[in-house]
Amino acid sequence: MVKIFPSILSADFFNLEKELKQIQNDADGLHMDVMDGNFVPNISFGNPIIKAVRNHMDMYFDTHLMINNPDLYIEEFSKYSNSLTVHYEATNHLDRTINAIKEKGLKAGIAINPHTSIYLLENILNIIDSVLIMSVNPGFGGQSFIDYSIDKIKDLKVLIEKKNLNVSIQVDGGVSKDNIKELFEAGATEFISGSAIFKSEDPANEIRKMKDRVK
Ligand SMILES: O=C(CO)[C@@H](O)[C@H](O)COP(=O)(O)O
Ligand SMILES: [Co+2]
Repeated sequence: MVKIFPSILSADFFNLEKELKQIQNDADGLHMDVMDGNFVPNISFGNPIIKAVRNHMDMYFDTHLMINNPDLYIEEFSKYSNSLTVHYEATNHLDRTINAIKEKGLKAGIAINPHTSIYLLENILNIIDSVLIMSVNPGFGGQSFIDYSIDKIKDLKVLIEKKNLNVSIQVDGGVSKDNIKELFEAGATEFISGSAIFKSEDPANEIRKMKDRVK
């Protein structure tokens, strides 16, 4: 089943309530981009925003931690999210990080930067719930999709099937109705999209159009 997770990074923060209420019936969850100005060259928002949204929106929350040393913050971020996605490149002890997320009862996802090989995840695929293929260099919304990400999705799907695992393939960055079909055919089933949804005239309809393309 295909899922669409709008990234709130591209929403109008002054009108966040209106922005999120208009997509809540069509989106399958919300994607929260947390950036620390260290792992990535940008600072976004932290747990107070996620908490505030959580108090008013009954949706699935996937928090994408673009922060160094995520282990230090798992306890805090686990309070208001359903899944935490940490970067392979941001921690030296990924197995420990994954276990810490799962001990909190959350789903655990690993994100990899465009240059990072999917094969580096080979030994931990059986203990995670999802792999997030970054199809832009993390740090900003509204960037162009990096084409070689499609081959990474295909290779990852082969690897997951070879191991007979139930790991979702997510893709994040430059995703829109124009490329979703190709990404789906490559093997992704969970799509994170920010600017294509929130910068459109009718965000809910944009999500429906994306889903129509992969029916
Ligand atoms: O994690 C990130 C960027 O670092 C993403 O989640 C973006 O927020 C997606 O935005 P678009 O590329 O769809 O505009
Ligand atoms: Co993201």
